[in-house]
Amino acid sequence: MIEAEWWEYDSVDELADAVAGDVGFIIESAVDARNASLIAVPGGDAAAIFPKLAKQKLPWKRVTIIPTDDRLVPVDNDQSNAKGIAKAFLPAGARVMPIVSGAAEDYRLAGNAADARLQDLPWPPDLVWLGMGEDGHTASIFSGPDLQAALDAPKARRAVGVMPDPMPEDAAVARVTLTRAAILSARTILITLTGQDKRELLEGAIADGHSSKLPIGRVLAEVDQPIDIHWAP
Ligand SMILES: O=C1O[C@H](COP(=O)(O)O)[C@@H](O)[C@H](O)[C@H]1O
Repeated sequence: MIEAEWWEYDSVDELADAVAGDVGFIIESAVDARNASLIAVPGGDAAAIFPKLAKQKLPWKRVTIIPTDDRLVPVDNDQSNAKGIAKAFLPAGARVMPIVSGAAEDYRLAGNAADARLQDLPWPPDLVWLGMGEDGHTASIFSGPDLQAALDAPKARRAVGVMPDPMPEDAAVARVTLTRAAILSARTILITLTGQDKRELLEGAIADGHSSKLPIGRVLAEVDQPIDIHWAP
């Protein structure tokens, strides 16, 4: 069973303040220790926290930010996670590195290209910050034909292409995602989520561990470090 500490807040605003503070501390400590910081951040609801983080006085010029996953759309498309990250953090001075370069005919090749890009970065990330969808996906590790590839990729593999099945209605496109190994290699793992339904889903996934039917349960079943879960109703 994983060691997960739940942090509960009365509102999303309070959650955002706390998470922005924690991520800021992770960045500062990494820059103090290694003169640079690499963090991976999610898209979706978590993006609402970015402005609070971006306005902190941090050594942003030493920070590289990658998406935990992205949709195979052009980077100027509103569905692009990299677009939201760039909008929030480029003005602060961070380096934002997209992991996809647009719509792709072959999502698996796009995954290979993302992996190649990520191989150039100093690894591991100081932080992988995860969200969770209502279907239990995390990053873009979805049910479907590529679930095992994302879960069982070898340690050195950082990203793969994924075709969700069923497709999420809000962004029905192929994806590229960090692999389970890449996620679990992070120095720190933090999860943010809101709403009672998601809370119950995640609690069940953690309790089910390796036998979980949900991607997040399968990812977290292999974690061997304590993780923080930040939740608000
Ligand atoms: O598609 C995605 O979904 C998850 C969860 O998003 P949320 O809006 O339900 O919190 C997100 O973590 C991931 O980065 C994104 O691409």
